Amino acid sequence: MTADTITAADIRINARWLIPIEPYGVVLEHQAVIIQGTKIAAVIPVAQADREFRTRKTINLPHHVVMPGLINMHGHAAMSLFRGMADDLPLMTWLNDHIWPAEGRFVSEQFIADGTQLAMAEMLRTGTTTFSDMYFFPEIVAQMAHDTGMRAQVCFPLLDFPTVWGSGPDEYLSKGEALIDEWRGDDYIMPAIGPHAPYTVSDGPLSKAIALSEKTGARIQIHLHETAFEVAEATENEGKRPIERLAELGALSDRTQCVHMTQLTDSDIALVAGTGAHIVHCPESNLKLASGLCPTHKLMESGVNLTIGTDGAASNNDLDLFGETRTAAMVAKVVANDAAALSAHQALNMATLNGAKALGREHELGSLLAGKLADIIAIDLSDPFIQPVYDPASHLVYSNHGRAVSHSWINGVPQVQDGKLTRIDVPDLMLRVAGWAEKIRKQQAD
Ligand SMILES: CSC[C@H]1O[C@@H](n2cnc3c(O)ncnc32)[C@H](O)[C@@H]1O
Ligand SMILES: [Zn+2]
Repeated sequence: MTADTITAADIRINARWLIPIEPYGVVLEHQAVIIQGTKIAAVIPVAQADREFRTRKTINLPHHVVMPGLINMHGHAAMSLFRGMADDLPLMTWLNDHIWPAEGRFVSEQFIADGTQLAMAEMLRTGTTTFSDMYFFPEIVAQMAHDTGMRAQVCFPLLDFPTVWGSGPDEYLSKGEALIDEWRGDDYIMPAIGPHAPYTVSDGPLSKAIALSEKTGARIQIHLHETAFEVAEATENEGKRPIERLAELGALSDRTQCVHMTQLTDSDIALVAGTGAHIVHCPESNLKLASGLCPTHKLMESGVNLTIGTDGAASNNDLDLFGETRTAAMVAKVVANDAAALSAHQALNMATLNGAKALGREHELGSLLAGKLADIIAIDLSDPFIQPVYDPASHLVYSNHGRAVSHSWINGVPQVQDGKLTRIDVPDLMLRVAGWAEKIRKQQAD
């Protein structure tokens, strides 16, 4: 090998372990990830990297696992400002008596900016590089994520009734279409359509949402079959299950992401599988609101693409996607009555490549392959809580809880270095969060 065969690149990450996600189930040792610009140029053994690349910067991670950044497929970022405000309640009491009144009282453009930044800080610190959001003022969420350098699917809300963001479906849809136009083709921001749930969106607006998705290619994300009450009420009033209604309207396709799905018959599962719709499993929110649990083993057997999300911090109550993979793997075993259900590698796939598939970006995101975008995280396994190491994949899912994430890059840009955020001023953010907490506490007491 002569000097002129050496290639220049920007960053080299030397990893003790590497879980590329593709090929499935593989754990490699002593690998180098080479980043050039926004992309992964190579994933090769360290000795080969020594011979073939000269990089501007080398980061040695001798006790770390390196893997693709996590994709949190469902949440309401700014609800982080409501964390711990209304606990131990079932979904409809939580929403009707606590959350919706609080949203009416407090949600403003500044609330969204500060709450979204709080959520991004937590997600970045715990390994998420792409998140999906469904909340008010999506134009602010999109701008905040873009300015921070996080990837985000930003679903504009669609409901039958007025909210802080608009007077009703027509206004939501016209503002939403403008959002889709504004961000079309952006690398970071994926605008999408967020009909809230079958019980809050009637057929007319849903049909318009489907037409908008067909016209623009925007994804549709909807809370679906979250509780037994939702399904029973719809069946009694409409004579069909919500998923049947959505299928009849043409809402289910490979651009659709169904969130929760805790109440599923075998024919519901066959229906989803036949349309190519994706499922977002949010086990911690489902457990906390006592909604039920998604039958992940049956869905996987049917070939449905299963992704994972935290939901908002007001029902979880954190946005740690590693913690969510742990919960998903744990509860799957009980639901299936099978300790082999949802292995660590399957859980890691749900949190990475499967999310990329649901976003239609599996050719760019979700695994560490040369040519993909450089969304990469490192997890430090040297702490006592995660020692000794026999199988790093096991530790990431069963022992970790996100607190050991030490580094992350999005589009090749460092976002977390030695556990510290590079692009969010945390002390300043904490002052604004404290201001909101004081205001919310005071008005709640009045
Ligand atoms: C239309 S913006 C999103 C809307 O959804 C509410 N919300 C948060 N979590 C859930 C959930 O688990 N099921 C249903 N609705 C939920 C949130 O408070 C916003 O009002
Ligand atoms: Zn939700």
